[in-house]
Amino acid sequence: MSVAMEQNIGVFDPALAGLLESLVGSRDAISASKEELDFLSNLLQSKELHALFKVYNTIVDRVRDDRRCSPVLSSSMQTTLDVMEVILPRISLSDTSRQLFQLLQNPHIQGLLCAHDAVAQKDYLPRLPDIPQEMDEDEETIKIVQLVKSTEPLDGEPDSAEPIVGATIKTDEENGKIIIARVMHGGAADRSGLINVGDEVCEVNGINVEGKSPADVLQILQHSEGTITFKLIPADPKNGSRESKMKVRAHFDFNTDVDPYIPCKEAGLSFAKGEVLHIVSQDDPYWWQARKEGDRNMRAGLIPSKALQERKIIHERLSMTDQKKKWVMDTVNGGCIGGGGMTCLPDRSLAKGPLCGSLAALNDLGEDMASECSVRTRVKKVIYDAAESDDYDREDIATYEEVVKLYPRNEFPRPIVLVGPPGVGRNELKRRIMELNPDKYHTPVPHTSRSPRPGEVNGKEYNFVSRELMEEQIARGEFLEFGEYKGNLYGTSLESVKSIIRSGLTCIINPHYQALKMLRTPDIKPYIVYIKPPVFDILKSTRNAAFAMSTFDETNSRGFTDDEFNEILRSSKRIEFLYDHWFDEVIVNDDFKLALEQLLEADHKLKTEPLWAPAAWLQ
Ligand SMILES: Nc1ncnc2c1ncn2[C@@H]1O[C@H](COP(=O)(O)OP(=O)(O)OP(=O)(O)O)[C@@H](O)[C@H]1O
Repeated sequence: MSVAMEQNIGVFDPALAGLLESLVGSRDAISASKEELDFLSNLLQSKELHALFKVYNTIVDRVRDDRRCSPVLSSSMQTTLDVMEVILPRISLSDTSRQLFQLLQNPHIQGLLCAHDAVAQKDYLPRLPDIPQEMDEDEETIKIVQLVKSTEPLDGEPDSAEPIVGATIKTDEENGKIIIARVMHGGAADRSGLINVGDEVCEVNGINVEGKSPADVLQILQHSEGTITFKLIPADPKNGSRESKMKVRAHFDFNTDVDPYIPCKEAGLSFAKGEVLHIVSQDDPYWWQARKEGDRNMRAGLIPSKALQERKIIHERLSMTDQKKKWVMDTVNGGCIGGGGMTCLPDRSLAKGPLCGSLAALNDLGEDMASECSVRTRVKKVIYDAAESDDYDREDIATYEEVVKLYPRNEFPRPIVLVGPPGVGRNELKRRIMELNPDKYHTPVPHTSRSPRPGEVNGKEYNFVSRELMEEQIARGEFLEFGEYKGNLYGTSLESVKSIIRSGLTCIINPHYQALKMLRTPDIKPYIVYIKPPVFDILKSTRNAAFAMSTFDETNSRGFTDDEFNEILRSSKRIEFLYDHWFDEVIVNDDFKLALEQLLEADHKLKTEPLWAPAAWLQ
């Protein structure tokens, strides 16, 4: 041992010291240059290397002591989310719950918990490539899998083994062998972890299946009792798939009993429009596997993939009878036949374009009712020249939309957007909810290019701007809705909505439904409430009983006519056809008091519960 090292006993690592000693002892026997040996000798004596070794040895010692280092929990983030879900309904009742919720919601705390989980799950270890398997080309591995036969009745498709073992089989087109076509997530085969897509079936219960058809194999399965033993040649393990975490909201109904294309009815999963589905596998381009969100049944079912559903819709549209085609076109175009081109929307709708929100504001502010109505009529051309092409908004055929749970953020409340057919009562609902809670709900102040009248204050009645500026802003797409009246522009800007959101107040607006596309963005995250009219008789009786004033009438001085009630209903069908996949809530406005209560409840839910929203909003 060198003199320096002897003086530093306790600092130097004994193993390194031993190495140095043997280097000194065998210097002459090593075929290396003097410089190299000196370098190594200096390195082995350096304090830094010894200090590093000390750190390393300390870590190794601690890691060895399992009791001290093993984590109590490796899913603390998930537990936190679960806790948040449990306490969420109580945060308005208890201050302690609210404080805890806010603490757990803090991004730094959540970041810390995620880091903890990553360490606990040893997620930081390098991912090493698989060790290459050196296999004899001629030697095939066989696996023998035993499953308990399900007691479910068997009336599946001839090529299906699904009701028995949670898998389907098919004949390999290339070599004619029987292979596993699909393994249903959560079924017996999947739970065993031993049967994979592509495995070749050699024997079932000792019977060689070579040359047999899927129907023959199914017969063997049908006649077997208790356990079923498969002899399988494993597929290439690289083909294995991992469970996806994607959740989607369905924009169409699917009924496995009547679907003509599903390969195995028993394996299908029926669902209704609006339901949230957890997609567990997208391996098959046509048939995904999914579970219903919140469904405790672990077994997944087949649903049409996005691509397949799109094809089905296109096919249905192409093969639609003339009668049906006419219905859809009538619905899309508002029932006005023969108008064609730019004027295919019905007159009433034309009279109520995207300006209606600002017109409502005019109304609220006591502007002369007659001139408000004439604004509506006059602005129709401007509005639809610009916006009509947006009306048929289903260029992307609505199939599924990826969704995530959005937690309420009190500092940025989501705005409430009331949509519905003109005349249904959106303005009245907005007015009443703001009257009840003036400190909570706000609606944007509209912009105008006209000069202020005596007594009008900029930013109160209107935001007064120059025509040039407003035209520029309109051209840049900064206005949600706009129109022209008596040579002046009026409109509601997107920024006015955003500034209410930033202020922590709840923004409530009732724009024309064509504004939805502009509003449904990650910046705004609107909560869309559809105000639906009741059936004709109830619509008529409730409005007449309340002496409701027709919004179709220029002077707003008479009740609704039967034609106008029918127009409200026709218009509602059109909006539902085009946009119902975007509605977060539907309120039927029959009894006004009840409709208002439902709106208040919806807002309470919005403020206190995590709700499904487009995943794109969080990306
Ligand atoms: N549930 C109801 N029962 C009776 N009357 C109602 C009901 N809802 C609304 N009304 C009345 O119907 C009339 C039209 O309502 P409102 O002006 O709110 O319609 P709107 O949807 O805002 O239409 P527009 O966009 O044309 O202004 C008003 O007189 C309103 O008081």
